[in-house]
Amino acid sequence: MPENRPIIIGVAGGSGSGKTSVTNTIKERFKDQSILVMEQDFYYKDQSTLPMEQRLQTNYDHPLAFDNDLLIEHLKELILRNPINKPVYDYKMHTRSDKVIKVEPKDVIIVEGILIFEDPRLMDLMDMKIFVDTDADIRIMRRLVRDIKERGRTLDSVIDQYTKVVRPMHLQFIEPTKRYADIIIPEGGQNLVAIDLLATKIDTILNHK
Ligand SMILES: Nc1ncnc2c1ncn2[C@@H]1O[C@H](COP(=O)(O)OP(=O)(O)O)[C@@H](O)[C@H]1O
Ligand SMILES: Nc1ccn([C@@H]2O[C@H](COP(=O)(O)O)[C@@H](O)[C@H]2O)c(=O)n1
Repeated sequence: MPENRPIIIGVAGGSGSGKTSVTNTIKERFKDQSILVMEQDFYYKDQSTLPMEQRLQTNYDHPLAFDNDLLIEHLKELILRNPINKPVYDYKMHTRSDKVIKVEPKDVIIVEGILIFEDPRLMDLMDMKIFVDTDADIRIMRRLVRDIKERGRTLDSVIDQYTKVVRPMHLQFIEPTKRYADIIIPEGGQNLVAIDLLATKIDTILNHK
């Protein structure tokens, strides 16, 4: 590994827990300069060859929905300070878009996603593991609003998916990974004390490189 290896921070937690909000708040504090965010969602398996009816049947909360091999390959390139072509995910089409974004390595890489602590190969790459822990009632309310506004869903479809898939998969696969976290942040984005502590830690790491 190179001496100036980037620091990798994992931010896990259930859907709607506030992972993206925590990550974005931290990123803004550092004015984007030294932090690169790698969203596990962008590494859902490519489904462009499947018809839409089939894409709608996919279980997006199961570990097998993700192409972690590609995510790991990209993280290893970033660790070597090489640029990567990051996929772009389209939640409305339920697949990767045909675009990729070329991203340059940065000193701090935040890997964010529901199931990043489920794969030991991913965890092995992380220097710090954070779990955003938010009650289920709050998570579903946030997800309802977000999915209808931003992900092209209906009220009925969000409730149906949550009841049949998101909730059982959360209990089976996501909640148990909380035990791997170094830090558990209750309530996510509004927890300014936790965000301040994390930002201070990152600042210390960056200034001692
Ligand atoms: N503390 C909060 N208070 C109110 N809304 C929030 C809070 N944290 C997140 N949200 C909103 O809830 C939704 C889900 O949050 P997000 O950060 O995307 O969660 P995740 O990435 O864990 O799915 C978003 O629309 C976000 O703006
Ligand atoms: N085509 C897709 C892909 C993913 N989802 C849901 O997204 C959730 C993970 O994203 P968060 O930002 O909420 O952490 C996950 O629970 C999937 O159910 C989807 O609905 N459709």
